[in-house]
Amino acid sequence: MAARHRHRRAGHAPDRAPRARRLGAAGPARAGQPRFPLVKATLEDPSRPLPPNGSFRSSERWPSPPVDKGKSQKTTRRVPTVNTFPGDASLPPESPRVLVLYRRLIVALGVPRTVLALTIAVVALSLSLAVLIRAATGASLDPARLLPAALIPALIVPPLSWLSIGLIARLDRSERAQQHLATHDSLTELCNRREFFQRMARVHERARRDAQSAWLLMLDMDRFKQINDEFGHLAGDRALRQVADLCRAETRPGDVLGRYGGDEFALLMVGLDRAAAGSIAARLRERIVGTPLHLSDGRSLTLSASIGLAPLLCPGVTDPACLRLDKAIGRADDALRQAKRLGRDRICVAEPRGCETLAA
Ligand SMILES: Nc1nc2c(ncn2[C@@H]2O[C@H](COP(=O)(O)OP(=O)(O)OP(=O)(O)O)[C@@H](O)[C@H]2O)c(=O)[nH]1
Repeated sequence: MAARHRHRRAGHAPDRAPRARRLGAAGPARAGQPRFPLVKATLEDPSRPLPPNGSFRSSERWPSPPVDKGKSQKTTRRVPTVNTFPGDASLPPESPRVLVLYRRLIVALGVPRTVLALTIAVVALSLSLAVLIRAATGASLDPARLLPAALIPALIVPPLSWLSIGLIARLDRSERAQQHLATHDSLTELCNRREFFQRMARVHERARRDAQSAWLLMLDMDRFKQINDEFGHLAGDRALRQVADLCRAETRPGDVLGRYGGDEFALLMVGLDRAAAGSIAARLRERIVGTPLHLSDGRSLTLSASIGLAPLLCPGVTDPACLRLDKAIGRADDALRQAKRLGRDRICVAEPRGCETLAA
């Protein structure tokens, strides 16, 4: 089948990483890690956090080569452009040293953070009060002694409490950021595969308990390798982000959406019948085809995707194949392969007796 990508403007070099200024032939090759070029990336918005290793995220903000120093803004940092595949390890953001020490203290003491913070505040308050009382009883009416003693709690307690509460807040933020990195795909910001499975199991259990129906949608972009090969991996990354955003727009509260694999996405939809699941899939397919991908050099491409749909829980259906999560994934995947075999850019639905084409 002919490629679906249409050039609106021809004669441009592919939109790929080497267009940005390279700092060296290759980045430091650590054991077990692929060698990738170190690229100097100029971030348009320096206030945005630098993406963790394992992401091309900043790439869309690279200025067109040659790097225009006049136009580029402030922050220029070296970003190792490493693998973009979901499930690969991302480094957590670096914690400030004081936070690391605080964390070690908490772990060593083995007490909850709030208890530690309160203890610090109470100890500081008690010490200060003790000083105050001693001063007051020693020379009860001597303002020359009383005043400096009263200043001590005022100077010590608030900063210590502020420090300890501030550290707790920073620790919480840092933990949330690490949690996000561990559960989300850094390119598309969707749930990564592991998180998708965990959420899906929870939602499946709840839907089963509440006798709700559920449908599983698997989507795979068509001829995606060709986009990478012809237009570069940065264009491929953009395409993935665009399709992820379109999938996100079709997700209702309670649904679970994740990046299942390289160019594959999965959506678990709860509380809807076959007709509703089919119309969501049809709308998604149409929007993917109808939303051109604009490249930074002015060209645009038409994307398409194949979709497999499978029932997971249907009221009245007792077939175990329609109740078990792993079976439903297998059936949705079979329907997806069927859609590919039939020519791509279409939806196939897994029925108990095989697959049926819903829309193309
Ligand atoms: N740019 C980019 N490419 C990726 C990423 N993850 C996987 N890929 C590429 O995605 C391509 C997946 O291709 P396939 O799904 O096997 O095949 P396809 O070209 O889409 O063809 P069909 O699925 O048969 O239509 C491979 O070339 C991977 O290298 C990513 O995060 N970014």
